[in-house]
This record gives sequence, structure tokens and C-alpha cells, in this order.
Amino acid sequence: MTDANTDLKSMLKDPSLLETRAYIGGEWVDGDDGTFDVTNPARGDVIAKVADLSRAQVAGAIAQAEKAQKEWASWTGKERAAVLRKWFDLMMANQDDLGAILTAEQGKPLAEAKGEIAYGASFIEFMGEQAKRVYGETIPGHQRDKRITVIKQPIGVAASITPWNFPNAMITRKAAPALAAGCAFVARPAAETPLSAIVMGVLAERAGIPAGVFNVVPSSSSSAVGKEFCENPAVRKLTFTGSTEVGRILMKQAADQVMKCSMELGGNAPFIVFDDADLDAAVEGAILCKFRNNGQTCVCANRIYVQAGVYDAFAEKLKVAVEKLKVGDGFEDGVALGPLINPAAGEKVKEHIEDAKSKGANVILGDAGEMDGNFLPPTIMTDVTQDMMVATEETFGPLAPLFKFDSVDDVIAMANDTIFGLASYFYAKDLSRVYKVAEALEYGIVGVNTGLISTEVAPFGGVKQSGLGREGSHHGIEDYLEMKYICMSV
Ligand SMILES: NC(=O)c1ccc[n+]([C@@H]2O[C@H](COP(=O)([O-])OP(=O)(O)OC[C@H]3O[C@@H](n4cnc5c(N)ncnc54)[C@H](O)[C@@H]3O)[C@@H](O)[C@H]2O)c1
Ligand SMILES: O=C[C@H](O)CS(=O)(=O)O
Repeated sequence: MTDANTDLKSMLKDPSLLETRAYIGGEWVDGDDGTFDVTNPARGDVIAKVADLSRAQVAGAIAQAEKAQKEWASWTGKERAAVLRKWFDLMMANQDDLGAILTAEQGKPLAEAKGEIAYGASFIEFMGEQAKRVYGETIPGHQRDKRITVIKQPIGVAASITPWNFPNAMITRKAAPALAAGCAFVARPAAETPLSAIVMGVLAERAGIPAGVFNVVPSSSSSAVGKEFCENPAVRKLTFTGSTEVGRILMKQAADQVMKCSMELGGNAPFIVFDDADLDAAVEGAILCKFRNNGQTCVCANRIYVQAGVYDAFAEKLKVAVEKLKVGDGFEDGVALGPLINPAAGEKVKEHIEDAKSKGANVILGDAGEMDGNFLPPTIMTDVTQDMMVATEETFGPLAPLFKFDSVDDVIAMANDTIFGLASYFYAKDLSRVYKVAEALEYGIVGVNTGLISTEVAPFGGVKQSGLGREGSHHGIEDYLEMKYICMSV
């Protein structure tokens, strides 16, 4: 087999961005446990061999972060903002290369990958500005000789564990507020997609972020690193994005230290189309919401509820639109749907399709079929009901299940009948209906007449078992700050 790593380097304008070592304390280091392979999910070839760090090396990174954090916290917010701005500028100047690296290891179409780089960079731009706005307050004393002030200080060392589906943005959505607040950061990326995290270390170094403030610790062992993050007393904050089941494991482990946790977990988004909706707009929104990253996002429509009066019309319009989506290698022009991340992801989609068929649902486009590598055609099913797996489990792939409903109350009850509460969407025009439904949906995010809600200016996060805390917006930096009350006798 030819050295596919070379192929990737040859695609880059700046081949030095393709780094495979760990970034600890400002040094590039090899793994004590050798290397692990990173493969291109579209082609199956090995594109890089990445440093495989031991738990001891991760502990060393935490020690470096602890040391660097004290000095970083002494910088003014304005000084930190200036360096974060340079990090942002370098991301955007190298957007094409970062997008190519992301597509190569994650599979999403190149245009989407470049879009993720801009999205990820927007958090660094936004939070860099917030670094200058970490305000305290004064409170009128409770006694004549008492003066009360409240200040906010960085929490300390933040440890991050992130998933493979957005290998850049899920890290910057955490690192940006952490560094802006004056924290130091240790990132353990998903083993499927470490290159996008490592290159952020390359750019951090070039931006002048001090050694030890931002560290990347790739490892093939997730549980060992998670345990080090949760058990090491120098870690003051765990920030996790991933499945709810892993979130539960980490919260239990972090409980021993009563560690502050941010949890961005699983979803099961309802996408509701009412009979007064603009159907063409609803179809466009459903395509964006369902098939972005080939359905592999936490906020993808997992259940599509359509009111009876427009059900057949919507189903037909959706089928016509989905038939136009080109499936293929993310580097190929015009491809809308790339590969799934691995065969197991495809098996889960097929399991949901087969389960629904066995309980009476009908396939109007696509089907389970046999996977071609990690490629699975988009599938639309009708006559889907609440007793099917797809109603309670996150599919995380290109399956659009259409449920029929009659009344507003019925669909709100069905939409809320889940342990998850991350994103939800609905299309309607009647204003009182819009207010009633938006307020009744038990979700952290509600998209009204839109299928795209992702932005750095808004608070992203879930309720129920979809997580704790918010990322993005002026709220996002608070998760990396501690509030201190100072009572002074004068
Ligand atoms: N809420 C959000 O913002 C958001 C964003 C993206 C993905 N997600 C969720 O993530 C899931 C898909 O991503 P995934 O398959 O990578 O999720 P996952 O939970 O399997 O893995 C997430 C990360 O945790 C690591 N991990 C797994 N087990 C661990 C353990 N015992 N200790 C420490 N680390 C461990 C993995 O290696 C990976 O880096 C979906 O449920 C999706 O909804 C949520
Ligand atoms: O997968 C979940 C991410 O949070 C996707 S996005 O932030 O909505 O782009």
C-alpha cells in the first residue's frame, strides 16, 4: 500500500500542518505506547500514524498545564484576547488545509469541513472578545463597616474529551472560553479524528499561546485518559462532548473530586411540520437538519413529525429533494453525503430501518441494503410510530423517519417523550401556535422555521439527559470561571 500520509501532505498548501505527535508544554512528543492508525472513512486507507500517549504522559501534560496556567491567568483579558485573535486569524488563513485534514480523517464533504473550520474559529474570535469582559460586581454591605465585592477568576486546568463528528469545532467550542477565562487546557480528541486537534496545537504555537496553556494528548485508550482527567487533583474542570452513556460514566468518575463538569451529550431531535407550514421551506430545513454531516450530528432531526393534512405532500417533496443528494468521497465535487465514520455506525442505521419495517413502517426511498464500505444511501420511511427504535434511540445516520400526527397536543407529547432534550425544530406560521409550541417543547434549543441553529453567539446545550451547561454566547465563558465573594471590614 502506498503511504497515504504522503497523499494527504501533497494535498496541503502547508504540509507542515500535518503533525502526528502530541503537543505538551510547548514540545512535540512521541507516544510511549507507540502510534495508532488514523484512516480515511471513505477510502479505508491509513492516512497517518499518530502518537499514542500513555496515562503517565497525560499526567505530565496536566502538570505542564497547571504550571503554565498561573502565568496565563496573570495576563490581562486584553492580552489574552490579542493572542486568541492571532489563533483565529491563523485558522482562517489555513482554512483550506484544515478542511482537507478534517475531510480526510472524518469524511464529511470538503465544503462542510471548511464550514466547520470557520464555525470552530468563530468561537475563538467570539470568546477572545469576551476575555475583556469578565466583569465582577460590588454589593451594598450588610453592615455599615462592610464592603462587598464579587470577582471572577479562572477555574484552573480544564480537561477536554471530544467526539469524532466535529473534530475541530467541538474542541474550539471548549478551548476558546477556557483560554479566554485564563484557564489552561488539555485536549484528548477522539482516536478516529486526532489530526484536526493536533493542528490546533501547531497554530497555537504559531499564535504565541504560551507553552503549556494548550495541550493535545492523542491516545487510543479513552477510558485510561478519562480516569486520569477525573482523578488528577490538578484538573479542576472536565468538559465532555459525546454520548449520554459516556457522559454518565465520566460524571460518576468526576464525582469523587466533586469536579465541575460541562456535558454536551446525546440528542433525539423532533422536527415537526404543521399543516400551516411553508412545505418547501420545511423540506429545505429537513434536508439541512437531517443530512448535515450525513446525519451524524447531535442536533440532527431524529424524528420527523408531519401533521396529517400535509403528510403525503411533504413526504413526496422530501423524497424528490433527497434523491438529488449525491453520496460519495468528501473530496469529490458535488458530493452532499460522505461516508459514515465506521461500519458499526452503518449497522445501527440498518438496525433502525429493519426494526421499523418489522413493525409496519414503509421505505419510500433507499433501504438498509448492503453497505458499500462506510457508504449507506439516504433512506426515508413513512408510517413510523412511537414504538419503533428510531423513536427513542439516536440514529446518527442518513435515515429520515416520518411520523403522522393530528393535534398540537399530541405532537408535543410525542416530541417530549424522550430522555433527551437537546435540539428541536418546527415549521408553522400561526403566531399563537409558534409561541405555544416553542414554550412547550422540553429542549435546550428550539428552531422555528429553520433547520440550522448552530452559531457561536447563542447558548448551545441541552436539558434532561442531553447535558449540563452551555457552550457559546456570553454565557459560555461562565463555565470556566469561579465566582469569589470578598467581604472587607473598613
Ligand atoms: N451535545 C453536543 O454538543 C454533541 C456534539 C457532538 C456529538 N454529541 C454526541 O456524541 C455522540 C457521538 O460521538 P461519539 O460516538 O464519539 O461519542 P462517544 O461518547 O462514544 O465518544 C465521545 C468521546 O469520548 C471518548 N470516550 C469513550 N468512552 C470513554 C470513557 N469511558 N472514558 C473517557 N472517554 C471516553 C471517545 O473516545 C470520544 O473521544 C452522539 O451521542 C452525539 O449526540 C453531542
Ligand atoms: O454534533 C453536534 C454539534 O454540536 C454540531 S453543531 O454544533 O450543531 O454544528
